[in-house]
Amino acid sequence: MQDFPNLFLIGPMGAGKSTIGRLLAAELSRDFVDSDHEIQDRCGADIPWIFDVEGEAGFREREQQMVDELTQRQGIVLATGGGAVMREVNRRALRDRGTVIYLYTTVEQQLKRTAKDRNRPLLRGNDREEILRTMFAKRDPLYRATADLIVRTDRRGPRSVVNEIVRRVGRLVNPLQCKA
Ligand SMILES: Nc1ncnc2c1ncn2[C@@H]1O[C@H](COP(=O)(O)OP(=O)(O)OP(=O)(O)O)[C@@H](O)[C@H]1O
Ligand SMILES: O=C(O)C1=C[C@@H](O)[C@@H](O)[C@H](O)C1
Ligand SMILES: [Mg+2]
Repeated sequence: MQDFPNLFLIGPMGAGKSTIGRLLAAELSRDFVDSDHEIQDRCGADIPWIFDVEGEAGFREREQQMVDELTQRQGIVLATGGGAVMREVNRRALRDRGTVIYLYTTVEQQLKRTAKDRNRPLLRGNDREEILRTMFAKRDPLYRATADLIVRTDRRGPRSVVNEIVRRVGRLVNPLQCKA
């Protein structure tokens, strides 16, 4: 797995970017970085608090700086925030600096996977399903346009997703699967 490029995970809230990113990095003996966690660590504040103090606009500025910085590292697995693809500059940085993997899931799965977690300020409204559907309609085309690979994460566990990613990225890097 020496030739693996940077792997950048994109996709909506609850797709499994953080969960799968950590497992994938361990599998490939790579460093794992999570943009949301990095922003929280540097601010000493959780994401809802950052949204409360600086608004979504403030968070997006921090996210843009973080994407620019982290995508310049080498040999990492990066979990991005669900909204990172909304800025063209982020999409370009991701595309230019690594292999981008869209972790696709359904709104039904997102609803289940985000039900108990209060760390997602954009899901504070009453109708979480409507919010997620509206986001999906806007963002799914952007995830698709940015990604080199699309991998489904609904109806299967994280380990199976990781195995598929390793196999498919291996083929991208070395299409004939020849030994070095
Ligand atoms: N393939 C999967 N099958 C079942 N549950 C999963 C799967 N992937 C992730 N989960 C669960 O879904 C929840 C959300 O996953 P995770 O935090 O990794 O999503 P995320 O894409 O990083 O979301 P966000 O954009 O909000 O950071 C977690 O509780 C995780 O254990
Ligand atoms: O989908 C989004 O816009 C977000 C997803 C999370 O990863 C965080 O980046 C934040 O809660 C915003
Ligand atoms: Mg995450």
